[in-house]
Amino acid sequence: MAGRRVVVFPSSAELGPVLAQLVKSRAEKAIISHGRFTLGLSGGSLVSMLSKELPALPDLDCSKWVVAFCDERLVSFDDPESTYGLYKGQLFSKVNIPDSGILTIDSSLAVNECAEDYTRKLKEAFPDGDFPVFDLLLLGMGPDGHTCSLFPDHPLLEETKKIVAPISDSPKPPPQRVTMTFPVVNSAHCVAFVSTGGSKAPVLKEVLEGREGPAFPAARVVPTNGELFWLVDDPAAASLTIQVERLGSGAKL
Ligand SMILES: O=C(O)[C@H](O)[C@@H](O)[C@H](O)[C@H](O)COP(=O)(O)O
Repeated sequence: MAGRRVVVFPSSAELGPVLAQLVKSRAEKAIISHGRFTLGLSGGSLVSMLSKELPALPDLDCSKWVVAFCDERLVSFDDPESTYGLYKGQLFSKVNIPDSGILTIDSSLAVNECAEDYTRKLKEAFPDGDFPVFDLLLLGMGPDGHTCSLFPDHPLLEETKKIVAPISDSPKPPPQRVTMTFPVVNSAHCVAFVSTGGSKAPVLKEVLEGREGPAFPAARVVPTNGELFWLVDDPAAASLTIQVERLGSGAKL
């Protein structure tokens, strides 16, 4: 790993603009280095944060972006639970990501076929290597320590071969989902978690400061050669005793 940075902001209002700058700077770097920017999105509070902050950036050019979903709920796109549906309504309508650069699941398929179809789309977009190497993955973490749709104590945590896995017993509804696997997550050039609010404080402490026994899924995110950011707010960081960086809204990562 290129090093973990735990960065604490006074609130999500300060965190949001810094996250947007991180996305922009990694996009510019990737486009200079290999002609496109590959980004993996997650649901949760990231949807509204990115939808507010990215379109507000001056001169944001997304014409060379390729966007995929770190996990997705198997519901139709017009269902309020659809992560793609939320981004479509709130973000994709405001920025110039080409339609051909947005890799979505086929929500009409059964969950196993849906995972196979999404795997095929990712392989087409990333023809080299065993696993896609994203320039940036944006992740959230649930209060149980899950990330993507990788839940505590689930057999999927041990998956080593698949790029995308189906899950039909998600403890958090909706039960049917598809998710990127740890080999994909840990192959990325850069992974950034965003975790805010006091409900995250106990689990954040466990994930960042360790505990005996099996690790929380979020603690298994350790990019092999990439950067790892934990962008959190003061309430989420309230129980941490490790050294953290404290930044405000104008900071650049
Ligand atoms: O698929 C889901 O059920 C959610 O997307 C979920 O995984 C979410 O990303 C985390 O619970 C973090 O949520 P917050 O961003 O709201 O903290």
